[in-house]
Amino acid sequence: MDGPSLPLNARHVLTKDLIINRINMFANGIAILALFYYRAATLLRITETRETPLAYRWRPVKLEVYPERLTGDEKLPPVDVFVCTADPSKEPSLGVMNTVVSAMALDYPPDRLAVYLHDDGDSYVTLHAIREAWKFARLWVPFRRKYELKIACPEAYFSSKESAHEKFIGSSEFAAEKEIIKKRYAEFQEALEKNSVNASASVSRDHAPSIESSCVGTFLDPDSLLPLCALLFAPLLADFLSSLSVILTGKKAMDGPSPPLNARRVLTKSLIVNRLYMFINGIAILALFYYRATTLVRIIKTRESPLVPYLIVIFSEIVLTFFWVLYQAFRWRPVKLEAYPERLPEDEKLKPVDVFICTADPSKEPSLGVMNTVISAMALDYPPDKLAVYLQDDGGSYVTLNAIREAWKFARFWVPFRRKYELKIACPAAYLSSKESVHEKFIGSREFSAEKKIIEKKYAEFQEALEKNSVNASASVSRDHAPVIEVIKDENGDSSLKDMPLLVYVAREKRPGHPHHFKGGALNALLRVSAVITNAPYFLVLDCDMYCYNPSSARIAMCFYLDPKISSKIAWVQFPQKFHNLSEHDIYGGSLNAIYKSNIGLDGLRGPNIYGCNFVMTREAIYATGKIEKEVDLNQLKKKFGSSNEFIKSLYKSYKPQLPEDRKLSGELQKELQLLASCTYDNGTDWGEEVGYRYFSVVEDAITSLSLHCNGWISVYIDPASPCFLGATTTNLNDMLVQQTRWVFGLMQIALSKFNPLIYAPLKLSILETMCYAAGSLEALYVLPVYGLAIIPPICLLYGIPLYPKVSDPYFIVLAFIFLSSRLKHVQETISFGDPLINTVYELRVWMMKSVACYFYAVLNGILDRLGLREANFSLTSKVVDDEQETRFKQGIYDFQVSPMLLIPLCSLYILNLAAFVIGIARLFQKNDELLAQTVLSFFVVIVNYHLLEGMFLRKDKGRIAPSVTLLSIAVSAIILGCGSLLLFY
Ligand SMILES: O=c1ccn([C@@H]2O[C@H](COP(=O)(O)OP(=O)(O)O[C@H]3O[C@H](CO)[C@@H](O)[C@H](O)[C@H]3O)[C@@H](O)[C@H]2O)c(=O)[nH]1
Ligand SMILES: [Mn+2]
Repeated sequence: MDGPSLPLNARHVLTKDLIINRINMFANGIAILALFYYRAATLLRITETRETPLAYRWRPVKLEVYPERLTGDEKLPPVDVFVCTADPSKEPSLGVMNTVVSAMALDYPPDRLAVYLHDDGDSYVTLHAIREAWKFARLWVPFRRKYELKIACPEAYFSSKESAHEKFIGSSEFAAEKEIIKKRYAEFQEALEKNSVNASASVSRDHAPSIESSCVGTFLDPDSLLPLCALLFAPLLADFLSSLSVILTGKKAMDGPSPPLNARRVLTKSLIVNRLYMFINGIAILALFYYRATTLVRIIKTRESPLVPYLIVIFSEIVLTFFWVLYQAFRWRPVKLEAYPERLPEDEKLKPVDVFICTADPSKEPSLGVMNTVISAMALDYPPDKLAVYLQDDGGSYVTLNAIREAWKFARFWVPFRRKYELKIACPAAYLSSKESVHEKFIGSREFSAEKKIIEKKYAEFQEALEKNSVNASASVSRDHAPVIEVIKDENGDSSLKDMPLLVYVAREKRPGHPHHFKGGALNALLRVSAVITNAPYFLVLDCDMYCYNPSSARIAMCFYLDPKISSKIAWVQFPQKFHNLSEHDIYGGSLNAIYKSNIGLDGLRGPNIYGCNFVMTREAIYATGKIEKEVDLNQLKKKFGSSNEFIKSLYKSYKPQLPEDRKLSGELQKELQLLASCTYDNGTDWGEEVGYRYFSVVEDAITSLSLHCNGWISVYIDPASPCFLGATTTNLNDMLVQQTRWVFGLMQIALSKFNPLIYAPLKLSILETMCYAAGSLEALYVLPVYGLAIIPPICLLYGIPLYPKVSDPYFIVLAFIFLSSRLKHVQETISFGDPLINTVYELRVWMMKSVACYFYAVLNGILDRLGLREANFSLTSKVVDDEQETRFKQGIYDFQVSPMLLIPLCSLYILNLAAFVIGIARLFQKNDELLAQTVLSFFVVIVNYHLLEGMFLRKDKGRIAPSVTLLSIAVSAIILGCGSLLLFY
């Protein structure tokens, strides 16, 4: 045999050299260190003892001053302080303003001290900051003086240890005041931070001089104890004085840089995460389809497993991928908008706003809630002569009419009270059940508490009156009546109406057999009626269960409509629907957060859809004409807008509505209003098609926004920190499923018509916008893959037929990756939205329940509707609270008192997967790794929908799933299994 052959080379370590080298290194290294130690020590000594040049040492002198010996402030000459700044992005406002405020706080007679800030950046950021600084200085300067603080600069003072004059140490008054100032300082700091977004863009190198004295009012006030504080460009006194004289006469000095009313921020971090995710997940999905294609070819050739189940799974995956691709459009360009209502011009420059509120049935929509919505809208922070509130009562009910009269009486107290004390909550019910919420300056005011007592009493009386009035509410609803239009006002009519917004009750005509087009019809009637009464260019739409909370909504909307860059393009400014009755467990997805997460992407495109209510729209957009300036053929206009002359006149730019000061509707006007609110007015006109709310679908909001966006309008989504509107969301499963079925059915109506976004939109909208609309309107088609994957894989699992790659196959990793990365993306989005993590589970559940129950019926009804076999209806969402259901909701326990029609599909699919999972586990032990993916899939269904298991088998309370439903579901799942098994033969 071949023995071990001798090596062809060898390698010796030269040990002697090695030892010598290393010793040398070590010793020499230490010597070098010692040398550097010597150098450092010497250097230190030299610098310490360095000789200074002789000249400096010639005549050493030290000065001292004795300011306490100065006599009489009157004898002090004035001092001007000049502060220079150049660029708020390099010189942060907080520091600059501390300099300004500290100079104002100098211990010097305020009438002899003036502080000038010269801003070489001419930036509105600095301008705005100095205004904030002025506000803060009004507190700081007297405070520093009163307590003889030894630090003039607020920042330095707050970060130092106590520094009040000894005599105040331990004073409780001092401590209290200090607390307030500290809080104000924090607010000031926050305001500057917010204000400094985009600081670098605000710097201008090309601008006219601008001078503003921040204290004009106080400057004139002889009692003023504050120094003058001015921001100026031209440091010449003459210039300053001349501009000041302009300010004193009440005009603006010169056109300075006006700060923007809104800002738009691209969320770069999310954008990067989203696109990376799209890219990587996209590749993984392609890989999966490659696997599917090759496997399919093999199965067709070898017939090693049944073909039909395999085809169904592939089809489901294709549909899921189709939706996945569509949804990426929402993620493409996340943008967030902000508004700065505090920068709006004076009230005289604001345009009027009409508020439209719809209600339909006082037995399902209790008067107290509806009237709170009405009153809250009247209490908006908007000039009352530019605000009008219209309530449209589709029930034509005297209960509602009486209630609104009572509401007026209460609003007479509430509206001025809210305004006087600058309450931050517009809705009386919300305010009275909240903790104090009054502007700080009134905290502790006796007058305020006394007035509040009166309001509380008046509210209790109001509530009682409504209760009495609501007996027989359901009988009061009429579906056959003439139109009623009434301006609500004081009975004796002799007091001034100036400080109250206009309030109008409208009940459009209703006749059996006439299509009324639900809420869309109601809003169109309101558009027409209001056009000849107030004709505000903007209107705010509210549902009757959605009250105004933060009173600044109309102002916030104006931040966009008064922005000359975009105002002419915007059709609506949309606020989110937020809810006052959410529980910490959002088990029914009632917060709608799942929708709002995607809205962040819509602002990067053409803007959000209409969400039914809480938006401020322009008449110009919904009428689909601009304001008409020239003479237009009258017949043409009548064809489009109907026969009312007065309404046609309202379309002209020059039109001034003629409501007299006493708000009395003349006989003539009343006649015109009756015509406009009649149920035949729409006939043969463009109302409901090109004009006004579109009637085509029960989700009037979706079809109208599609149409307006396709007409070239854009929209804006704004979500201020303090919610503008709060409503009641569905708090039980039945209401949620019924509501969702209506929504998705409405979307299905759109998808099955010429308005299908994939056909209707491509030439009018960009690809991404089309994709968003398509994702919305086709949503019900999720039913296909959900049923496909909830039925086929578990059945195959029961029979031991693999449908997915086995664990050792590299494609298993691809599959696992797609599954995990999409779940992780969901988690990431939930976290960055600020929702609790558990919501990812709740949202998944809601999505699965919706897909199985609502989408199924929505598709079915959509097809029947298309074939003309079923009439669309609008099942009103109930706003009456059932206490027991409410308690369960608050505790996060599902309420399964749901129509069996909706429950049975859910339970049957659940049972099927449960059985498959149990068998799957057994098979995993005895067989191989081919079935792991299917077992995990069924496990996923079982674990995500654990609440169904509980409802069917573990719970005993009234909200559980009825045993009969469980039994029926078992039977149905057996049938599904039986039928499904037949597929295995093909
Ligand atoms: O024939 C009708 C039906 C409804 N409404 C009013 O429409 C509003 C919305 O009805 P609601 O029962 O509360 O339905 P929701 O499902 O809660 O409403 C959501 O979905 C609707 C579209 O289906 C949108 O219009 C809503 O703004 C949106 O909140 C309420 O003020 C109703 O009074 C009418 O005026 N006339
Ligand atoms: Mn509602």
